[in-house]
Amino acid sequence: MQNLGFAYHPSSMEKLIQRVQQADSLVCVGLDPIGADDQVLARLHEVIDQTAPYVAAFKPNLAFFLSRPDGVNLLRIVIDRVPKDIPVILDGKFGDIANTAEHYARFAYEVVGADAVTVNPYMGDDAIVPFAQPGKMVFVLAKTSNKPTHSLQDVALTRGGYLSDLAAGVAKELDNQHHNIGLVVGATNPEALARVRQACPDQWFLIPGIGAQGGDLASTLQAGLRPDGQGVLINSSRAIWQAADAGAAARELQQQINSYRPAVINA
Ligand SMILES: O=c1ccn([C@@H]2O[C@H](COP(=O)(O)O)[C@@H](O)[C@H]2O)c(=O)[nH]1
Repeated sequence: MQNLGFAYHPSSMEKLIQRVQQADSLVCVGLDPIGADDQVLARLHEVIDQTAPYVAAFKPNLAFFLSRPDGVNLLRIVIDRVPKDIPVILDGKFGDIANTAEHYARFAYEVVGADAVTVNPYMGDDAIVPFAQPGKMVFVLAKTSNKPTHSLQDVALTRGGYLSDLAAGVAKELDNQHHNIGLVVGATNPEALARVRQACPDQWFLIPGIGAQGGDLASTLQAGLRPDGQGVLINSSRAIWQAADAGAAARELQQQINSYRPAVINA
């Protein structure tokens, strides 16, 4: 390891890359717990334990925890259950002025123990930088999977492209400086995904929107995979949570994704 003269922090990016290779997986299991408060912890443990062998990462969505009594404690317990070699991405879609963002970052990394977060770039790069700490990773919302009637992300720029391309540009610029910035790009618009991939050829994309939201896995991988067959985390939340056998559902998704990887690499 290169001695850079300061404390070295293995980054969450390295943890992610190691995990992707070790598990041969690009699956991100979303933890969006629904159901009765007194049963939800048991189901969360079951989903984590059953799916862990097949996943590259877990993604608890903060809203599903905050909406429960003692939700922060529940989130802490759940993150603690995840094997230590599997990165946890806290999907909080944070994004406030820098000194407030520092508190969100402390919450995500110190209070509940996440490795990575999702951040909304609308307020600018100073809302993102507090999360880009050594050893951590940030996924910046670029082109999200929802299809709103009035989409700011789809506003066309006079210089060409869309506002979502600007968000991707911010994420790329920040990654040049911090080396731990990925992007959130939805699976529901493969054309936009391909465009963002072209603009950001090297970065990791967290991709929600397959399954319940209708995104197509094949075209998502075609558009988003890097030539090395990596660079994407395909998220599935409801489809795994609701499966009778969560482990089998995660394994099937892993196999489906992997079946496309060589084809895309050799294309
Ligand atoms: O663009 C985005 C960003 C985040 N999400 C989140 O991902 C999961 C998707 O859940 P599914 O049940 O697999 O549809 C959920 O937590 C969303 O808040 C997203 O869907 N799109």
